[in-house]
Amino acid sequence: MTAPNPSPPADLSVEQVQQRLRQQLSPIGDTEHIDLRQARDRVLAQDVVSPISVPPHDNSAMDGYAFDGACLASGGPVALKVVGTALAGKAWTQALQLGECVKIMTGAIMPTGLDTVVPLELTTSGADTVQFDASQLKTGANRRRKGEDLMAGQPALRAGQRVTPAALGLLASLGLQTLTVYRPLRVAYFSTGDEILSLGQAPREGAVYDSNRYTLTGLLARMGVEVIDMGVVPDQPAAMHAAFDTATREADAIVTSGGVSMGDADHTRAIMAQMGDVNFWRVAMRPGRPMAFGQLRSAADKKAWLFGLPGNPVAAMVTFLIFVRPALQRLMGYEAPAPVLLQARCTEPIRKRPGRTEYPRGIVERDTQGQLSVRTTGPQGSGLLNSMVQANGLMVLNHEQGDIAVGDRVEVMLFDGVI
Ligand SMILES: Nc1nc2c(c(=O)[nH]1)N[C@H]1C(S)=C(S)[C@@H](COP(=O)(O)OP(=O)(O)OC[C@H]3O[C@@H](n4cnc5c(N)ncnc54)[C@H](O)[C@@H]3O)O[C@H]1N2
Ligand code: MOO
Repeated sequence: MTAPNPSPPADLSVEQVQQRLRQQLSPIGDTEHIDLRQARDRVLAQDVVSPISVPPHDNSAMDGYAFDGACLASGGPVALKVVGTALAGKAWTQALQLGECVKIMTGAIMPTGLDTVVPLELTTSGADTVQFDASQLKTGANRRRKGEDLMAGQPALRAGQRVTPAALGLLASLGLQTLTVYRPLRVAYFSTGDEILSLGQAPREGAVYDSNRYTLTGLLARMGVEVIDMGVVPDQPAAMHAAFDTATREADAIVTSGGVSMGDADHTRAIMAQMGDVNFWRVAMRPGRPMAFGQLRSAADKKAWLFGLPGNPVAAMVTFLIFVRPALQRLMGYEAPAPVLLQARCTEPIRKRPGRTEYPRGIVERDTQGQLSVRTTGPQGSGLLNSMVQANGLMVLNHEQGDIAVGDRVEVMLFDGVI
């Protein structure tokens, strides 16, 4: 008697998986009020409305002389009497007569009634006069307006934005010392597999060192999440159960590698399924076909999202980038902009089967004509980490795409500091 081996469920497309993740996940919601100095890379949990106008006054954009732009009407030579100096932080407050001007420094408040600044280098000076040619200027030149950057009461930043260095500067310019952000996301990671060696262990036949621990915790740390690194957990039901229970109690999300395909030693699948509501997906993509996603429940009824990534090192990284990173960003409350894909000319033929999305690792360069070109990093097996190390981006060969010929345009997603 023979019986057919179990057939796996149909493959989902990359877009279907992305859509399911978006539907199921929402921000963790817990917030905290923190000092601006601790806020870099955190995610704003509230809109920020500008309490003041920036700049707070009309001020000079140049070192020079401030005067009433009406003097430019002649269009020819202008001579003005210099009656005083306005410094940044020390305004000139006295009234001026027709034909008078004030020497002014960059950032100094524009004296009342004056609207134009002639830069020092366009002038010649007498004892207490200054001359310049009116044709070189227009009324209002070199004056920065009050509220030009932000008016009091205007929205400055939105909830869901990340506090970048530019945003930190903007918040500081508004005089804000504290802000409300989402608390850091806690993500537990462990590798599974009896053949996985930790660093420091002696090599043995059939065993490989745990590289996924380093690639995945590295990617997680770069996202600004709090990583709970749980190392390697062997393929033994009791150990797996204990590890998942600890991770579920301590973390908002769990990322694992290995044990999600159909192998005999894949206890991970059974334990994942036992401990919660977990789906095993086969995704129409290469690398990275098998993946688990769902929610686990600890003995104490605490819940955590689970992302079970394939063990093959490149598959683990690519599935992280395509699915897990955006999913965690969503949990963090971060409304991340969609990645900007570049178009580049492929300099080599690539075999591509329609019906799945493929992500060859690419080297993107500007050629001698200034055009972007891309080539693969060589052999593309999903165990070849070297293909990731050499690359500066992933080609994105979409679901329907067939073979690529030399010169065809392909889309590329640059790593851009993510990896
Ligand atoms: N009958 C089928 N077999 C396989 C399928 C399938 O659809 N049907 N899918 C293949 C694909 S694609 C992948 S990817 C792998 C994923 O399998 P698992 O997630 O169960 O991973 P393992 O079997 O545990 O390991 C696969 C491979 O990766 C190495 N590995 C695992 N963990 C690490 C680590 N932490 N650091 C470095 N290397 C690691 C492991 O030694 C194996 O070589 O399944 C295919 N099979
Ligand atoms: O996910 Mo697997 O590594 O594509 O071969």
